[in-house]
Amino acid sequence: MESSITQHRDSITPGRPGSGGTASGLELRAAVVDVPGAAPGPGQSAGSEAGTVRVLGPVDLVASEPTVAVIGANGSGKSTLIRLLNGLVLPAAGSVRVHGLDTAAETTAVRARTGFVFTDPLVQLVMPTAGEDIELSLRRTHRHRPERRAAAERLLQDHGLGGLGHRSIYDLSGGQRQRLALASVLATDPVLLVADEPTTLLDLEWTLEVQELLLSLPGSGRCEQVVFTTHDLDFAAQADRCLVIADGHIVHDATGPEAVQWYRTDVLARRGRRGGRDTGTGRNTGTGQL
Ligand SMILES: Nc1ncnc2c1ncn2[C@@H]1O[C@H](COP(=O)(O)OP(=O)(O)OP(=O)(O)O)[C@@H](O)[C@H]1O
Repeated sequence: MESSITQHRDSITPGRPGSGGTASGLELRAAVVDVPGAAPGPGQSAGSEAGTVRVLGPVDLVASEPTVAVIGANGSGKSTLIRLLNGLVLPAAGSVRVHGLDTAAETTAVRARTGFVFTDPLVQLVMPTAGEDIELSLRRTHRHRPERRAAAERLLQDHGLGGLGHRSIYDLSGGQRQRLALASVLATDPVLLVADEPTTLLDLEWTLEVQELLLSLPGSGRCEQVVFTTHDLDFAAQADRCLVIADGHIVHDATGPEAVQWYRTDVLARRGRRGGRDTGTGRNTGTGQL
């Protein structure tokens, strides 16, 4: 019998299955997300049922690009949108299909193909030590323990965690934990990788390393598609496609460089209308986070 820990890992990370979901890419049709709430906040509307608030949608989107970035203000709906992609959040109306599978009707199969990296690594690291956590992800592909141990050690090395296999996940630094979380999800060999702000805790060198890895995964055949949210506009600009979210809607949809330019211009224009103190000084108009 599988432990509850194993079941938890299965609910958020995949083992690549042999069947189902032949179509590629994402397909959202009039998808909306409603959450419990008495009164809509600024920019929100009432949900379809009494006592609910609409935090996303309707969203219509078909995306088969290898890398898709999602950007926008705090609370705009980025995490909610990507949580639709592995059935962590189900649409209150409309539909979400991931690589041919309906997230509501075929949730287990969707999760079996979709690796989800959370912003907070402790949400998904379920084993006591770094090595055990990776080994848990490898158990389907590496049946024998010695072989699984060796593969886990190689993965730890690849992610700059060599020699830390025996360390408690609570004794790792924030950045080390974030790298471990990504390594553990990649170890499950996902078809679709979804990452929610995957570099927020990383230093510059590891930020660049992880960004390069994520952007290159589809090209190297390690997964078919990578979808990520980020506040790092340099990162978003490198994606094949970039969605700008505001108040629960996709307000701009273009290539990475075009969408990032649009977003910068939009934010600066709104700050200008509000009399933002940096507008026009040349500060906060260039690269990086905004
Ligand atoms: N389960 C929930 N219950 C109540 N409100 C929710 C729930 N989930 C999301 N929200 C609200 O929906 C809105 C969008 O949240 P979401 O986490 O998607 O934003 P985000 O764009 O990822 O923000 P950030 O950049 O700050 O991470 C927020 O106002 C949030 O408070």
